[in-house]
Amino acid sequence: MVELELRNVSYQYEKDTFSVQELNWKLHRGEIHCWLGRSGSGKTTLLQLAAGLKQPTGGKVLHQDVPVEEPLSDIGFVFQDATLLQWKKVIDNILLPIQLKRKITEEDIAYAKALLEMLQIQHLFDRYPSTLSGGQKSRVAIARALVTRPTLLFCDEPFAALDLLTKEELQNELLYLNQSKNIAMLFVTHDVSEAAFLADQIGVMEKGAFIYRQQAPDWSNVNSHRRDTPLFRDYCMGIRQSLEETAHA
Ligand SMILES: Nc1ncnc2c1ncn2[C@@H]1O[C@H](COP(=O)(O)OP(=O)(O)OP(=O)(O)O)[C@@H](O)[C@H]1O
Repeated sequence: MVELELRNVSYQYEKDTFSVQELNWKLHRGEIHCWLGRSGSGKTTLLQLAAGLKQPTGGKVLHQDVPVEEPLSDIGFVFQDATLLQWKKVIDNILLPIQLKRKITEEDIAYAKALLEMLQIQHLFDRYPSTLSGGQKSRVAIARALVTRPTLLFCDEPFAALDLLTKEELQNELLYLNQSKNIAMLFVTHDVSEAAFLADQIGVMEKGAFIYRQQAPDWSNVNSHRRDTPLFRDYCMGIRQSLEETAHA
């Protein structure tokens, strides 16, 4: 099933030379797709178009075959800045997207706690954000994005500010969540190895267009230690070369 489709999508900022021209992309249920590109190549603009936060000037975006005409509400978002409410405890931050829509049930609380457990921060449920590390805040932001059980998650450089090991742990956890809950993810990053590790498909952008698309290799035999394999290093090298060939936007 196609979760999200960009069909001949075009976009132009007013009085700006930057534009997206008749771009096509298909994300299937449960897949992770990563978009890379130099700063200013158009990744965030495209993510905003995909989420219905901007309306294309040409073509259309379809979510589960339905044209997107306003911001999608049944999806999750994770940004680089966790944007947690400082005066609310972790558990209340996680439950916020539900609280904004309706009364919270016992089942919601149990699910939020299950997510905390999957992200290995169950012991932090009654702490305040100011007492958390950057990695812990990112975990809370992921749990908050997933608490409404979306089938689609948008991530805009969510781990950019984290140290390498924390980043890799979170990538492992995101992959586990993707596989166990069959959630499709559109993930924007500057990090080649992050994209190579997570993505089923990669797109490299330059000036609002995809100049390189690559399907991931078959990781089924090397899944648990994929980062240590020559296949992974070669794959990263190919992506990096395609990025090096792009011009500064
Ligand atoms: N509100 C706006 N008005 C006019 N131009 C904009 C606006 N927002 C972004 N742009 C321009 O659109 C282009 C693409 O920006 P965008 O933020 O999508 O790139 P990006 O690849 O996400 O960059 P980064 O990696 O730095 O976040 C840039 O040239 C930028 O200057």
